Amino acid sequence: MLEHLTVVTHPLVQHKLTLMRDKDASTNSFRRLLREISQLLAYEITREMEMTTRRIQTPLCEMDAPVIDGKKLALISILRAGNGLLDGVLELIPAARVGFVGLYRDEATLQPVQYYYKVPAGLEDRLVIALDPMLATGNSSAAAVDLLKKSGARNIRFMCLLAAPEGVARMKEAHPDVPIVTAAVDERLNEHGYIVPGLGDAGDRMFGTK
Ligand SMILES: O=P(O)(O)OC[C@H]1O[C@H](OP(=O)(O)OP(=O)(O)O)[C@H](O)[C@@H]1O
Ligand SMILES: O=c1cc[nH]c(=O)[nH]1
Ligand SMILES: [Mg+2]
Repeated sequence: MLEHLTVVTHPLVQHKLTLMRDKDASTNSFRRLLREISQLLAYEITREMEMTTRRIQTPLCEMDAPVIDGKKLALISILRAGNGLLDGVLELIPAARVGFVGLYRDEATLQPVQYYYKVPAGLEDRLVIALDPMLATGNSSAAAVDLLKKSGARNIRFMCLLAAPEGVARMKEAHPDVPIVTAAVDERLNEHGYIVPGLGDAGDRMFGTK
């Protein structure tokens, strides 16, 4: 069983995260690093994925070999920044189903505003992994998980790159059944709700919008 919070302390993840935090990292390298880290986090978050076997023929003999059924996985990107995690995970598990929750955070109230929602059918029978690089106040992720539960999802995990203690606590209170996998938990939020030391606005850095 995954704990409520898993921090992936592997040196490869930590090194790449440091490169991303640097304010001088280019848009191109920010995006590439996020994609690389997403695959390392995916390794951790899918650790207990269900497996079956398939009868195959090796050059020497027949065997029942373990396989996963990618179709049983639903990857849900919380727009926009979630797409930075989606690409890498989808590359690892190309058969996964994909959904999108469009949310942006109102800068004054720090409350999420929903503008899009489209998820695969049959969420109740899938492992659902919600993706968003930033867990700050936790308002966006808690709202996204609310929506996924309303759509029937029962087995949900949340993958992020960086979390604030406040966001982890908010998720634990709102959704204690949703394990979080992250590369780091930073010190705190600042007065604008940004993670400190953090890496700034993930969406803007990824898409070059600021
Ligand atoms: O935990 P919270 O306090 O809710 O903050 C985290 C949210 O803020 C960012 O999205 P943003 O609103 O900047 O939208 P974007 O992905 O379009 O940039 C981030 O990607 C999360 O969705
Ligand atoms: O630090 C933060 C907080 C919310 N969203 C971001 O992109 N960065
Ligand atoms: Mg943003």
